[in-house]
Amino acid sequence: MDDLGLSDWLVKQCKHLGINKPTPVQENCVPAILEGRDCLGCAKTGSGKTAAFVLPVLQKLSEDPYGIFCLVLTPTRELAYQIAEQFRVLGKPLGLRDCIISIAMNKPFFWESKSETRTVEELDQRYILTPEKVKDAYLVHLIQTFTDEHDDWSIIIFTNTCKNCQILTMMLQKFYFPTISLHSMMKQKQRFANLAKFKASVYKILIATDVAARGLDIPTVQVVINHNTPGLPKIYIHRVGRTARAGRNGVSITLVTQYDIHLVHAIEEQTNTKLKDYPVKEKDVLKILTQVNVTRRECEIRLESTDFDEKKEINKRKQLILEGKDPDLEAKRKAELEKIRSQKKKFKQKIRESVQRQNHGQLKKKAMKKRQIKRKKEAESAAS
Ligand SMILES: Nc1ncnc2c1ncn2[C@@H]1O[C@H](COP(=O)(O)OP(=O)(O)OP(=O)(O)O)[C@@H](O)[C@H]1O
Repeated sequence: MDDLGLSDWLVKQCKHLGINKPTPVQENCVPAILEGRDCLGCAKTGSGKTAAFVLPVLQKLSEDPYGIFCLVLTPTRELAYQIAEQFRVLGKPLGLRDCIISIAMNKPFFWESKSETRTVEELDQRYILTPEKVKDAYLVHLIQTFTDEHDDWSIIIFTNTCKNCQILTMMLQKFYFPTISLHSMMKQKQRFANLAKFKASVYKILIATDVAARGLDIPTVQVVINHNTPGLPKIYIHRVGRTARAGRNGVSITLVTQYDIHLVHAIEEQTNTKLKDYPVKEKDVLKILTQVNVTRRECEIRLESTDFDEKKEINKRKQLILEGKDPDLEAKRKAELEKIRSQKKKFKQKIRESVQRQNHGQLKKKAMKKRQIKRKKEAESAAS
């Protein structure tokens, strides 16, 4: 790190965090950015692109610590928080202040980055060809095999819809796998909480939509499973890049049906890698097939009984965005209104009850007085 032109405090901070030797993207970008040149960095996933721009930004900021210095745009909120965290830890000696601004998730957001390939030494890419209807049994079998063979493990499973994400999570939980989900129909607070639990290895399996495909850096992830074959090679590259981070090893397995072969070919062409066939014991898959299918159906029925309606939710969000509103803020506002409404209702009920109690007390007093007068009259007439 000493040869990049960074200040001593920053080199020290890097070493303190285990960053001793620059990765190629850092080696090439940091000096160029420090020279004040425009820079477009392009490197494989998990190769330290974040530090490649964070370090020179911190260096420049420390030289002239004035005003709003840097704006970083990210495709997801989780990524915004992750990058802010990197700024915070690397810029700790600087007393850096940061602010995260988020907009509606479904707002059209174009983020272009040139895809490039990962080397096969780092990432072992395989696929399983499955008959269309039994993907789920292959998935359960795969996880079972993997967890039997490894003690320390962590898996991300990518699937195409929020509903699928929810159902698969419920299903794997029924098979006693420590599973948690991450998708855009979840409240942001829940998303952060789930991600934190997965990062802390409280849950070993994260089932996610492509909301988690880009940039998330969880070094412990050893396996990425694509429950559906990604429609675009670029999405495939981002998804599988969640494993084998910073020079570690990792495996990515994709479930492929006969209708997805062309997608596999496109992926192979783009990544310049031939995906290897993953050997599966078909007999073992058949053994669990009925149980998996029944469990999936049970989960679907359970989910149908809730108000989990992805299309309705997406349309609602789209409508709000068209009206120029932030769906998350709207949901928050609605929840607050609902809270105020229910507090008002409770307050009114309390008043009603206290009035009733007062009335009851007055009636009791009146009745008592009547009885006293009656008794007095009776006593007087008895005396006369
Ligand atoms: N020089 C380095 N030596 C060792 N580890 C590093 C180095 N630079 C960064 N790292 C670590 O490598 C991991 C991956 O870095 P980062 O998230 O920046 O990758 P990326 O290239 O942005 O990946 P993606 O394309 O998936 O977003 C992080 O945990 C980071 O702390």
